Amino acid sequence: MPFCLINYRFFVKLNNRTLLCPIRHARFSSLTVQSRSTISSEPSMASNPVRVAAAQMTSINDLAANFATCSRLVKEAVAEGAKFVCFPESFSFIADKDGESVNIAEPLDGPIMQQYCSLARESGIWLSLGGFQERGSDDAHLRNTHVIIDDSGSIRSSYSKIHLFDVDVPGGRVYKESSFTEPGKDIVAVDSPAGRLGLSVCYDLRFPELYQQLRFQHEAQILLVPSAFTKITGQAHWEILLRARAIETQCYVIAAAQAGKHNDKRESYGDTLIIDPWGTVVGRLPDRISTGIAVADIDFSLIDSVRAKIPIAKVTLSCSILGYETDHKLTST
Ligand SMILES: O=C(O)CNC(=O)[C@H](CS)NC(=O)CCC(=O)C(=O)O
Repeated sequence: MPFCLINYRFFVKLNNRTLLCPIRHARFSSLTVQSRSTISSEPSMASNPVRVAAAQMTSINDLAANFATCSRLVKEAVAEGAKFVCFPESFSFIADKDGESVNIAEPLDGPIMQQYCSLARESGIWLSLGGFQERGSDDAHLRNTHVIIDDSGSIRSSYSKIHLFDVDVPGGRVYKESSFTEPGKDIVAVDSPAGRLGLSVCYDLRFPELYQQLRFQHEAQILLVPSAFTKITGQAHWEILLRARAIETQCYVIAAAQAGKHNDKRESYGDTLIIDPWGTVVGRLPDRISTGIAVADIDFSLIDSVRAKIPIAKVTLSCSILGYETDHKLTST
């Protein structure tokens, strides 16, 4: 007798969410579960469009050179009228040799991140810094941390990559990110002038449950996916996965990408994308342009209209009433 097993792992009852939610908000709870009303200066409910930029770059194992590139791209974004600029995973450093990343890892209040805080303050712009090598709990480990800095240079929020890239890429290298990286434990969303941001990093993109939580429990309007995708997997999956996340969550998706050859062993797939909640690509920097920015306007009325016209949030609620938070077996004879 054939049967189909459907596992709705992350659908939780909305009136009972914290009990059933598998990943809690412990570490950054004061930042992540803050309600909008407690941040008085946030214009995230504003109806006027807000311009955002996403940067593409080829980071190398030189902190100063990468900072110079980021500074230049921030200037370009400011000149375009952007209020928020997003950088890819490993913006500040991409190692040449094993162990280099752990050696340069620093705490979030260390000198590297301070430089980027000053850049945000001096430029008067919010920054998403995806995939910073944050010092871990011992000398052998780091955290792959996505940091949000506001236009006064203060760190507003941070999220450490939950899903680590332990993958044998078909026709490519074997990666074992968990050998030097501690996984994050918390799902993080935070308000910004560009709307409510849901944070993630790179390989997280392949785990749609995270984005379902960001949308339906954390009320994200924009999903950030800073990345350093491999050339092989990026060509096959990058745009499709990103557009799927935008459509199924009805959020904007901003995906800043590393591009090009970082060293003899490592090449990333570029194609930085900004995608609207309908799934349309509204900003793109193709793979062949290794360094630059893509720009788009966040239209809050489009988020509202897509959500009103295709009311999937209501369906999620009725699924939860129907008990889809547990495994279901559909049997046929
Ligand atoms: O190690 C660093 O310096 C920065 N980290 C990365 O580049 C990470 C882990 S190795 N890469 C990915 O997650 C690629 C995911 C990907 O390509 C896919 O999901 O297909």
